[in-house]
Amino acid sequence: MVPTNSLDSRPAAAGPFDLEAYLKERRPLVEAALDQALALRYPETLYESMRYSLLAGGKRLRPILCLATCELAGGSLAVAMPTACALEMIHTMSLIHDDLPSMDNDDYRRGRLTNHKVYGDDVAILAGDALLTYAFEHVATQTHGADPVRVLRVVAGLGKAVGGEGLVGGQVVDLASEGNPNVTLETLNYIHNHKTAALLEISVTSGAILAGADEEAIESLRQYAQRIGLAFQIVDDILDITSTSETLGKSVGKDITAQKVTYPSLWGIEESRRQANQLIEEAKESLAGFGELNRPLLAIADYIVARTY
Ligand code: DMA
Ligand SMILES: C=C(C)CCOP(=O)(O)OP(=O)(O)O
Repeated sequence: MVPTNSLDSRPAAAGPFDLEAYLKERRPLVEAALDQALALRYPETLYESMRYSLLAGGKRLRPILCLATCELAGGSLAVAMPTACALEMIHTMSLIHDDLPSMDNDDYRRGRLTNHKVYGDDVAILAGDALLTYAFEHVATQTHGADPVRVLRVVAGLGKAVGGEGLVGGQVVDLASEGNPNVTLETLNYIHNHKTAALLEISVTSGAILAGADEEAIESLRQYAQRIGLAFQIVDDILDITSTSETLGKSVGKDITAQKVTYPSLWGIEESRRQANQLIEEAKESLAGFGELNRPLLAIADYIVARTY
């Protein structure tokens, strides 16, 4: 399997891949594009609130994955950047809404007060709405140099990943399962595949779609994304038990307080870690057909289980 516009004629890279240097280069690119994409304007309170959460830091994993797969398939960073920004806008919306008193009721996120603590519930809800809708506008109006059919496919994929068949569906089942000790592994998998893995899946596939990757390559990336997506949430649940609020920048111990069934509550921490590691190995196997170009994605997969925040 060879990605369209293959760059396989490049010399093979030597030595281990330096993910730290790669993230250090990519994060500021994303930060600058986000800052530029969302200028402060009237009504200032709304835009301040949107920018407060959007520019609050975070790992920027979703945009970085999108940029990586665009490059993997022979596309430029510029083609994928509007979609990369849109992914972060959508993710930020989900965090703002997830933290609301009627949802998880959290006071801290990304090391600072949550959006509603600063701007009030009303503005926080509206800032989430505006980030979500602007994300689609941004992709549709700012993506240049890609076949419009591909852009349309990305827009449709984003909609599916966020709506009732994706993130929102997962959040609803998650909230409904709070306090229910009989939640099954099947339901838990549904929750995590929808609330977390669906957005990671379109983060990974969208860059490749924009670059014109063939269907076989897109399918391999989809499998990679589903596996890292589930592993990501297992690790999130472990960190909620083992880490500190200073390190995570958000409150910890929430799952136990909310009496949520999680992978660690079902399997214990060690077994959950083992399952996450196994998913990561399987995710990496999905990339076998890409040759040396898969190095950033392999390193990001390892980072997902090794991360401390
Ligand atoms: C957050 O899930 C998921 C979305 C879609 C915002 P969570 O409540 O387990 O995560 P966190 O620990 O970051 O609140
Ligand atoms: C989907 C989940 C578990 C919410 C947190 O996502 P991240 O851990 O990617 O949050 P940031 O780094 O973007 O703040």
